[in-house]
Amino acid sequence: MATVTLDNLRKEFDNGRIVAVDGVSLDVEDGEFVTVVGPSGCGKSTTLRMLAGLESPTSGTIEIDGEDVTDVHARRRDVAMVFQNYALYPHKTVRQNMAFGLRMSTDLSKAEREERVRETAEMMDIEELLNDRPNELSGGQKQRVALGRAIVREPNVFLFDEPLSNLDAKLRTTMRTEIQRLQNELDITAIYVTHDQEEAMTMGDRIAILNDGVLQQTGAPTEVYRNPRNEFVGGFVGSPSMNFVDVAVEGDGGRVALTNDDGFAYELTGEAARAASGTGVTEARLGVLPENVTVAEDEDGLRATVEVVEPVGSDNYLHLDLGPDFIARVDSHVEPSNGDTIRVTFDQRDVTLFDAESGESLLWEEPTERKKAAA
Ligand SMILES: Nc1ncnc2c1ncn2[C@@H]1O[C@H](COP(=O)(O)OP(=O)(O)OP(=O)(O)O)[C@@H](O)[C@H]1O
Repeated sequence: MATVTLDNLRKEFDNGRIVAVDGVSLDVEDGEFVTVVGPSGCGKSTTLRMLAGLESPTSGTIEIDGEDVTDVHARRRDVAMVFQNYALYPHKTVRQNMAFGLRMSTDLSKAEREERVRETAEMMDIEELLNDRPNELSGGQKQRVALGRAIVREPNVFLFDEPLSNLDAKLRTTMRTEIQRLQNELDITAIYVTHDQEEAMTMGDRIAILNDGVLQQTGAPTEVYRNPRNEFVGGFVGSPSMNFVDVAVEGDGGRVALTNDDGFAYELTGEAARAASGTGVTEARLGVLPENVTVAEDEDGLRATVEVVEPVGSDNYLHLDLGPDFIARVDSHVEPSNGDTIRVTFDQRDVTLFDAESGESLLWEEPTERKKAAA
């Protein structure tokens, strides 16, 4: 196990014309599983490659277990990386693929290496494949071997670069659980890069969201989902993600009206009104999570037309005309017809307001546990 600290990491390419990673700072605790997620090109792989020692930072530092490894050779970093394309040696057998890394990075005797390979193969359930070559294996088997090859070295830190993207949906789900089980069992610090927010949310103890090379927010998956720091995060995490409605903000400390020209009207009172009016903002984007929008029994609430009812098992997604892709996630027994006019409500405690210009949350507060931990 080891801690990992990235401090103000920056990576430029093409003489500074491309800034792939822009001032990323991240602390990963001993044994923690952190997922790094963001859209294509946001700098995930470059960050991970710098951590592995495959790319050197333009500026900033990387520490593993308190030791500055920014300029330490990849082989001396005690990290193991698992890649999307498996990166197995095609002419070596599974046994040789697994033993090779051991030979390069440890001083073990041949007998010790063989013993370790055997133990790891057993743990990964790939003993039967030890004499096969990569082209004789299925995608799932190749990924198990790639994992086994990383584990056999008993690294302090595991780095995963989209390791499951080439597998079909079912196998991906199985392998997610398998990776989590192994990480738990071996108690290894893990940093896992993916563009798939669902994978990031389900696998990570903590999730770090990158956009344009800049770290947007880190936190426990539910914390980030419920309390996004900015509009990008709100729109990126969750399936379906947060709903947004453009609104004008008007009022004083007592009552604040959020309205728009499409007939949307919502009123904040008390603490929420004070907080919203205190920002002085007149144009904002209201954010509310799909599961916090409920169908009202009476004539109170917002009038909305049901565009489509989308059944998803135990829930129905009601696509409403309140904003672009506005979804209410309701129990499957709530089943209006397409085209029906209904009333919906949501609690003002579940409302987030984002600055229309910057996209930053106007009401965001540091979660209490973290505040306590930092104190
Ligand atoms: N060797 C390189 N030379 C020039 N530009 C690069 C190089 N490597 C990465 N980039 C650029 O840096 C940016 C970040 O790339 P990176 O591969 O880290 O993103 P990513 O989030 O991993 O994307 P993806 O999910 O598509 O792999 C991109 O604009 C990419 O084109």
